[in-house]
Amino acid sequence: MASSSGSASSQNCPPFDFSAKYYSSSSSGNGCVRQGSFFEGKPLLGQGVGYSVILGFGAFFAVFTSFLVWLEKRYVGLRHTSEWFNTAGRNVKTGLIASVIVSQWTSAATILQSSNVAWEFGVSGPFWYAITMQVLLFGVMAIEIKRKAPHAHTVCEIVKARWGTPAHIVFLFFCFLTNIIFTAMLLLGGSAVVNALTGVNIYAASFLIPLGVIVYTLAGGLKATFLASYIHSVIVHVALVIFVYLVYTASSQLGSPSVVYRRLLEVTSKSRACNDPISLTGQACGPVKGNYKGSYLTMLSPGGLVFGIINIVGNFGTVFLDNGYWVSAIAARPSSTHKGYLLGGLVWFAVPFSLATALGLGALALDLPISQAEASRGLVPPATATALMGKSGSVLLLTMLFMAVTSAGSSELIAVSSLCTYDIYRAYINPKASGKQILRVSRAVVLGFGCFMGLLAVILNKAGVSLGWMYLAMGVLIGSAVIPIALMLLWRKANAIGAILGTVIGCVLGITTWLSATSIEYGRIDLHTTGRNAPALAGNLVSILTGGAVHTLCSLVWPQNYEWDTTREISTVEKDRSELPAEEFGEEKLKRAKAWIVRRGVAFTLVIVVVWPLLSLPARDFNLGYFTFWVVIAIAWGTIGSTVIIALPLIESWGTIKNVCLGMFTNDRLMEKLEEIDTKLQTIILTIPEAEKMYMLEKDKATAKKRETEHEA
Ligand SMILES: NC(N)=O
Repeated sequence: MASSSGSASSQNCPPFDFSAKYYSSSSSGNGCVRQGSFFEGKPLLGQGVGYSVILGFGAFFAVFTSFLVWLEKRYVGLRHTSEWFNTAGRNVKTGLIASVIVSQWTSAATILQSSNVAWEFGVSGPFWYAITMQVLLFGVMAIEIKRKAPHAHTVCEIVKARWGTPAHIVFLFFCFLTNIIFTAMLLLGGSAVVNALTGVNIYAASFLIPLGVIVYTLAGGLKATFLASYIHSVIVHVALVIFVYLVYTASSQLGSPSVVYRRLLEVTSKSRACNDPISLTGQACGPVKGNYKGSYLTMLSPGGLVFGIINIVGNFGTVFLDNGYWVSAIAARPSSTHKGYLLGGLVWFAVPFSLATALGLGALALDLPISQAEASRGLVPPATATALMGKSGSVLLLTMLFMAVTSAGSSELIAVSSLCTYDIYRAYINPKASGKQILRVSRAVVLGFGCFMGLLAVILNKAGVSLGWMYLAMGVLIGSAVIPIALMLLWRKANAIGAILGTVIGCVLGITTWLSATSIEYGRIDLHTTGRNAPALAGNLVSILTGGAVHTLCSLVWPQNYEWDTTREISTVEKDRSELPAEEFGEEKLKRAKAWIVRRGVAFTLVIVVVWPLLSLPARDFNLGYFTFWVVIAIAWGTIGSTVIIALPLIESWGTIKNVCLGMFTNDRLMEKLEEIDTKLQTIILTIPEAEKMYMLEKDKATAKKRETEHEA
């Protein structure tokens, strides 16, 4: 944070012409007073706009997505079984999987906290926020599920099949905790922004935001959330491109990298007076403490790096322990899984990096009087959007945020619903549950968890927990389970007792370290002191490293030497009438896919985590040319990523879209007849197993023949 220097009375008032409106002369006439906060509790938009966004968009998406699912069911002929509700037929293609990964990982924090760290540390903040190695590396897990547990529905089912009930209970707890933390962050960020921009009561916002999501998730299950995610993704990326171009090319207040660069030098000038009341404690003012030469324009930022490490640990947790990512991997077509995760990871990088390089640095370049409390609640991007575009900026940011919150939220609902259904209901209450019963429980949980999270968000808001605090704490709480859950699919020696001990001991030691470090450094333990970077860093590292070390040690001493036989035996509920050719599951093909994602995942991780930061260190504090180059990368990544993620799912699904359009213009009675014939055929196939085998055989033959003809042509 900025240091204090100079005296208020010795300075011109206002200190800069471009931010004059945020300063006034003090009543005594001998000093300059900075506005205490950006929003000052005065929302720019009316409550009507807030409620329209929350309820209107919620209702619209509930109806629209349900309609899309109905169209697909009617004109493409998909059956709504429990398997379909929870796995989307295990046949989702690369573009849609990538879009789902992007929207699943684009949370309130991605949009808000990334700009907060840009505001706090400068250019290094968005970079450290965006390093996307977790999703790239999760691509390896995604392929391993196809190889080692092809019929699983959740990650915990695999834990139970491999390590038994005690480990199952421990990991179920940590997976639920992850979903709760992630959903809480969505609602804390969402409700804070809705409240600041529109004045809607923060508790009402916390409770109402999940409503629309509950409705469309209930109606369509996983496929509905995938379709909604795509639409939400499109809106988020269009808004992202608008904001990035606005800050660096179009805005009359900023409008070019050179203006932003000059302003960032001016606001950190050593001669700037930063004492109260010309700048309040915690507001950005003067040289940045810890950064090289106090500059925002450097990667030599210890604060940025500390945040980066916390971010890496925490997000390994929110990806590897979030059943949502496992569910998406399960839903993916085997030949699409690895490509979807790689593409999703690369496109997602643009969301925090490009957006925060624009809105976070924009807030500094405009010298906005954002207070520490506002930043911690995630209000940096709304402040910049409002300062640059007025009401339309507020509406655009609000819409973007709402899309991110609802699409990530619906995937959390499905993640929790499938855990409760398969890992509690089917595992311990009704092992012989029918498809209908599974579907009923899935839907009840979606409703129950949605309401529970609304209530929890109200409680957290009341307790004063902020998005920023939760973001730093998440890795301490869940980090210890990351390495054990990865080893479950990667290492045959990994044993159950090590997984349990590592996860539990790591968590306890992580929390102890975090609280002790807080107490030693600040002399008291409260929400303010535990939300500082240094103690959080210690807690995060102890948690993840202890979990990994204990598990590895125990497994070396008592190796399990497992061959994934019991995980391969996990069964589906209804008979899986897969549309996929058998070759999709071929071991050789999957091994090649694994080698593909390992090579690329590791290479991209090294480039992003090691090569890029090392190459940027010699630049020390960036000159104008280097900063312009940095901004061009942010703009290009944002533009190309957005284009790909919008266009690819449409291109890939063009056949289905055509079928739906044709169906809509086909005689209704004919459709009803076809549906009746389809139902009869399904009944025959389910009753006579040989009929299905023959059908699959003929289908494979036909596919092979078609390929041969295409090849010859
Ligand atoms: N999902 C995240 N880390 O923004």
